[in-house]
Amino acid sequence: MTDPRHPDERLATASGPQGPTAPGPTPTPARSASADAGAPAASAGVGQAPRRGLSRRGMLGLVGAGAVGAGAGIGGTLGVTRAGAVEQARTHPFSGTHQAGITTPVQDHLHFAAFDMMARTDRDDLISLLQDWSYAAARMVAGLEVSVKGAVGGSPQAPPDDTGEALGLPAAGLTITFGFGPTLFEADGVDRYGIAAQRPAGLVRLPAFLGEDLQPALSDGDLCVQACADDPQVAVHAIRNLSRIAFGRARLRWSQLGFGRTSRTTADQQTPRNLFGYKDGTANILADDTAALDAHVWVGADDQPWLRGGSYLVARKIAMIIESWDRVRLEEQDRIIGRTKGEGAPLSAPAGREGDPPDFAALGASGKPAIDVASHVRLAHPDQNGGIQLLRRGYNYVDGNTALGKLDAGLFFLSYQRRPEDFIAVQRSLSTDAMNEYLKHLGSGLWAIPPGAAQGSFVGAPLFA
Ligand SMILES: C=CC1=C(C)c2cc3[nH]c(cc4nc(cc5[nH]c(cc1n2)c(C)c5CCC(=O)O)C(CCC(=O)O)=C4C)c(C)c3C=C
Ligand SMILES: [Fe+2]
Repeated sequence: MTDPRHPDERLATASGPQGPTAPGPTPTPARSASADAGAPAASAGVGQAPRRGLSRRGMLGLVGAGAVGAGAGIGGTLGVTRAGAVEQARTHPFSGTHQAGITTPVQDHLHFAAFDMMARTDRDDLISLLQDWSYAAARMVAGLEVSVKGAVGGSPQAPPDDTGEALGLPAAGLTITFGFGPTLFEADGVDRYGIAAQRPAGLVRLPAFLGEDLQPALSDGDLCVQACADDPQVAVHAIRNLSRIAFGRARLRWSQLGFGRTSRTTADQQTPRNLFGYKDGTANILADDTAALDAHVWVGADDQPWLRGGSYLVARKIAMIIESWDRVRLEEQDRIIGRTKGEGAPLSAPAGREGDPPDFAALGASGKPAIDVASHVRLAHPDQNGGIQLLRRGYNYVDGNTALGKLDAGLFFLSYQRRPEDFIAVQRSLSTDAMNEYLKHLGSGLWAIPPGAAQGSFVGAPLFA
């Protein structure tokens, strides 16, 4: 059954050590009057009809928190910090037409997590989880704790609602993006949440690709959460607290930390470099290219109505054999990528600039194509793939080292596209990529990314309408 209590009350019990049946803490005043002083009154939602599945009190709490982000806006400079002081901090609102974290200027750090729903959970459990996650996410992206009582404002006799490691830190551009995997809609032929009929036709496990060595422990998941921030502690705090809130309803399946974004979504962001040392994100779709976003990223009228304005997210954990790569001659590295290492210029004009368009017909001194037929850039380019473009948002990762004394490193590839088939087509085109000798795909997942939550509602609500 849907829990009618305010998310703050549900949080306090669901995340406690005794689980959902534990008694709630004694009501206490808000964590800090000054910390929440920046939140507009809940009257921001007056006039909006409560949506099915979201309690009136829950809606009011969500509106209050969500409106904080909306007030500051993208690129806003006024962030309300957990310490209660007003500081310079970038905030991105949780609610909106699209979820934040897709076209948002790519932040420096990632904590990505996949969750599985727990056995014996039902539709109401899923709805209440999405409500509680939305409530907490709307607060966290605004630089607030997960609940009003937070880390230190609750009963001393109960575990704190918020884990506390982000106290005093600004929002750091935090975005939290939620997704629904194929198994959420139907697993082993069981429609546990009554949503099987709403599963988009393309939302199925990705097919097998050449040269992958996928590990179930690094793949798939009923739900995914992408937390990106300019402070790693803020991103980790978000996943940790959402995981805690999910107690009794969903369990962490796998997670991945990422650093050093390998992409850009705005022209004024410098193109970063991946662990092969090359500029990555040069030819990415940018946030102001609305025509390309509509054509390639946002789900349109040809898909499930509840997903319109959303997208599909592909995650691939790709190990990079960097010790072997580091022994390759520079000229050969350039040939494999199809661009120069220094400037990032296409090899059709190696003395040119990063932004120069690649000319795949140009011939080199030897009479062969200047951009090799097996180069990554040629095989991934829209010209080779029927015009397909992906919005890439990946991160570097280093997970320590292997038993052989090599860095366990690679690229946590993330791409958003309006059709899963688009990723599949590009990945198939990369089957002859010269770079494959230095890569191993270890993890994989596909999730439908619902549109942004409406003010006063929760992420994915139209799926349950
Ligand atoms: C299936 C999609 C892709 C995977 C997987 C992928 C892995 C991967 N890429 C690099 C490094 C670079 N990729 C670059 C460009 C590029 N890559 C893809 C797709 C996938 N990459 C696309 C669609 C493009 C753009 C092609 C174009 O339009 O020109 C580049 C060049 C710079 C840039 O444009 O970003 C680099 C470098 C690695 C290291 C990697 C796996 C570990
Ligand atoms: Fe690439």
